[in-house]
Amino acid sequence: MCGLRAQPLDAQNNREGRRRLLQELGDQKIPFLGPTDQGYQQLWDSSYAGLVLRRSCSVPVELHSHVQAAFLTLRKKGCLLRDLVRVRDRDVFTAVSRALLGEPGHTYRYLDTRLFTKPLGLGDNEKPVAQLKHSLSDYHIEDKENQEDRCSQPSSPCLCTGPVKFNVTLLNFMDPAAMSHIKEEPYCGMGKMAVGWHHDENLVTHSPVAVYSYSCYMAPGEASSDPSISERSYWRIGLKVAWDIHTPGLMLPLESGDCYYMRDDLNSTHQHCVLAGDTARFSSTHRVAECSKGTLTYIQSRCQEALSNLRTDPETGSHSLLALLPTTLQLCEEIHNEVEFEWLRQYWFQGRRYTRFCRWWSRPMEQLESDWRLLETMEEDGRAGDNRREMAETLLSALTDRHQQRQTWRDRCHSTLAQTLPPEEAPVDRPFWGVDDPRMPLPFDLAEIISRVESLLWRWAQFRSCLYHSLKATAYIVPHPLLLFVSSV
Ligand SMILES: O=C(O)CCC(=O)C(=O)O
Ligand SMILES: [Fe+2]
Repeated sequence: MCGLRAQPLDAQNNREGRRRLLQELGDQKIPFLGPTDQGYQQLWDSSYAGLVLRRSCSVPVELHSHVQAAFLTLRKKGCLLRDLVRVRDRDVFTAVSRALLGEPGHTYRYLDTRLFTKPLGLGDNEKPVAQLKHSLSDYHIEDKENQEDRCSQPSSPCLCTGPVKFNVTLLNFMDPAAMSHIKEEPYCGMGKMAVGWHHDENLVTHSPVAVYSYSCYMAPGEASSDPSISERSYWRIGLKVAWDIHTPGLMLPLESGDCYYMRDDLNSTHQHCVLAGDTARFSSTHRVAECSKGTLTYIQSRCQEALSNLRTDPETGSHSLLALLPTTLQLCEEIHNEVEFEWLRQYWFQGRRYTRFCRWWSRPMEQLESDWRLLETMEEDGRAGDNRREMAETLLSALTDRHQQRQTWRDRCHSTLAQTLPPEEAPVDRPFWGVDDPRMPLPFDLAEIISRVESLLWRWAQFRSCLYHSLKATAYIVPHPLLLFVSSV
């Protein structure tokens, strides 16, 4: 099969690339094969080898019932909500409702949205999901013979690598009957899409994703015995090779209780989508999130790093930087922006929904906000020091970035879509403060400060060049202290 070469993951939003592919495709569709088509297994083996199916009958019956009951309870308690995510600079609601469970203090970032975990294994509803995660971690790749025996028990865990350490579980739910509109799958004509074509983001490179699928109102395996049910009434997974319109896509129907894995580099070389069946459906997707910048411990230690440069005057209580180096200032500014935009605003944008079913994050968020407030107060004296021009430049770039990001979050919080949410779920533009707030030395709106720093830098540049020319004109040859000062500005 002659395909265009797979592009790196970050090309997935490459508009130009997409446009060109669509143009090449014209009115045609990319072909795809399902289980009843000839050549299905060969296609799977040759182009989708990282996809592994584990039938529902290989999962213990009690586990099915506990997990399924837990899903229903989580939904009844209102834990599953549609995310207001960002796709190509626009806000959209996900069609599926979601909840993130996982290691305490972990987060998962997708489509510019940071989800915060509800700790797994603490509450009664999370325990079965933890058991499921455990069961899915111990898997091995069935050989050919086993694959033909559809209900073979999985044997011992893969000894070469040991069990997988999934750290987050993203639960999905959708009831097609409750949706007013469901998009059609555009490239292959596979049917209605619950989740559009994508690569899973924010994963450890080549780590597997394990998915458990539960179609409601069908006992595990039940649907298969009814021949009148057409393939399209099943929930299905669509897969295709990324940036390739020649290799046929693959369509995998799932019975309730089935699990599938995306292994090796399947997620990065291929895209997948979820095609809606007739029933409501839950899926529980277990992942190894790349968390080097995504845990509470990480961001807390970043704040400590910045705050260790802060000196508090014991008499006045005012704050200043200990080391007046441009690199120190830059570090503090970066951390300031990181905690504000990657944590506080991400958290509050999702409204008060977290507190409804999980108080775990309330305290840490208060603490992060008070660290952030200290960083706000640090700015006052940040402009003193020897290397003022460099300091001003560093400050200018951090402030400009902060200003733009604050505007974006403001707009997102006040968008028409955001207004449709009930008060408890509606985005909160936090932190926010008025111009006359005595605790906040810097204003929320940084436009004026930015223009002041800009004009300062401009005047320095003018001054320096004037002085240089006038000094040259008066034929100063030996370095003059003033000249030294100016060149350091
Ligand atoms: O529901 C599924 O089977 C997969 C969902 C999915 O692709 C996702 O959540 O990223
Ligand atoms: Fe996915």
